[in-house]
Amino acid sequence: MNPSSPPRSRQIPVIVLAGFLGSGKTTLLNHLLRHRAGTRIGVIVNDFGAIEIDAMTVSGQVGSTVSLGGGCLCCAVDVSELDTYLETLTRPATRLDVIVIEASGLAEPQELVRMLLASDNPHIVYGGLVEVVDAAEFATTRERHPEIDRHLAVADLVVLNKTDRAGDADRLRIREAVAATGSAAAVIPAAYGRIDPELLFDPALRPDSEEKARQLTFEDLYLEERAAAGEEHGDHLHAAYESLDFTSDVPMSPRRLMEFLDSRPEGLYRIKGYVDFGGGDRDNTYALHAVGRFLRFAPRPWTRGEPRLTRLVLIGSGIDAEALHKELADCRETARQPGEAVPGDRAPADTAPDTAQDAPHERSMWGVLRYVQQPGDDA
Ligand SMILES: Nc1nc2c(ncn2[C@@H]2O[C@H](COP(=O)(O)OP(=O)(O)OP(=O)(O)O)[C@@H](O)[C@H]2O)c(=O)[nH]1
Repeated sequence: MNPSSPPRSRQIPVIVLAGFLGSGKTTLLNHLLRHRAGTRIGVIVNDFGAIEIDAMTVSGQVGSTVSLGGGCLCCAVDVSELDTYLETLTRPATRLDVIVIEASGLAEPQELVRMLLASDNPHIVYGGLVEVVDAAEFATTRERHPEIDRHLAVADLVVLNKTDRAGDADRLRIREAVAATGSAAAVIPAAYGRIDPELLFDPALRPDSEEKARQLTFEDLYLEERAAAGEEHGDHLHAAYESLDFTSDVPMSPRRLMEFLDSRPEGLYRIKGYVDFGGGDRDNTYALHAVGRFLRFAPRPWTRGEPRLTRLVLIGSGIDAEALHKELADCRETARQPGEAVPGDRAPADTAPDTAQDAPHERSMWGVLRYVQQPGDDA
């Protein structure tokens, strides 16, 4: 296995995309489909109407499932059929990396979230709730639909869309309203749903051979076309964000890492990667996925010979990358001393700490285990 590519989790994250009528959910979804950098996305919508299916090279349609170019799949379903469609989308042959469910404009997103958390489909894991808000119409929407406060309170990430039509005062008001709901969700401003897809899911990591054999997708053509026209290029999406990489061959202290995660700064929208908790759990590596305030760990057994590393990518805006890097370095187990690897190093594997340290580690894993989703867990 290529040591530079982290192993893929077996469970497919399912993200719920909610927002009131006309807030820009479909626009955002189309944006994700266009800028997905090889990621295979399954989409569940109420109807195909607004998805740019025509442009995505439909390669097949079976019932209400449409295959899109580049391996994406799209289903139009009634919520009552959700389980059936999730089952279809999670069959091994689909090889999807992420599933996005667009909640219809009127649906209560909490219901969907509850269904996902209660689902006994072992191939999925709830990936967070994204609430799209129309920044220009926020006050009016809230008057008509006071339940928006409830949605904001449970959201993990709020996309403040249509900022091209809203002034600074509007934006401030919405941020205050979000905070007043008691929500700790990260608020990301956007125009036409153009957020960095990496805020929601990881770019696909595929064997090189597969990547080379890959056919030219609609997305490639689209990007070429836009680049030729001198328009937006995918890279520009990253301009508004800063990111930092952290790698360590020294195991992380569960207690310290949880302290770091519990107090993560507001502008830190996304954290993803894999954590080695050393003696806390020698058998498993923990995939970490955080979107806004949402946090989840997914343990997976180490494979034979796999380097025992922690690798994290943090994405945010207005973050102090250097300070965060140092904070993460301070979360490493201190049992190890001289020759302590500098984060970023790729050092040899198997760096388990002293056995004497195991008991306290195991106890402190409780903080981590709170964020491991078990099938059938409820909201
Ligand atoms: N000015 C402006 N218009 C936007 C923006 N995002 C979306 N729109 C427009 O707003 C309208 C509604 O966008 P959709 O993406 O269809 O909204 P939706 O939330 O999917 O709507 P429903 O499916 O009806 O719930 C469309 O005409 C979009 O082109 C934006 O950031 N700025």
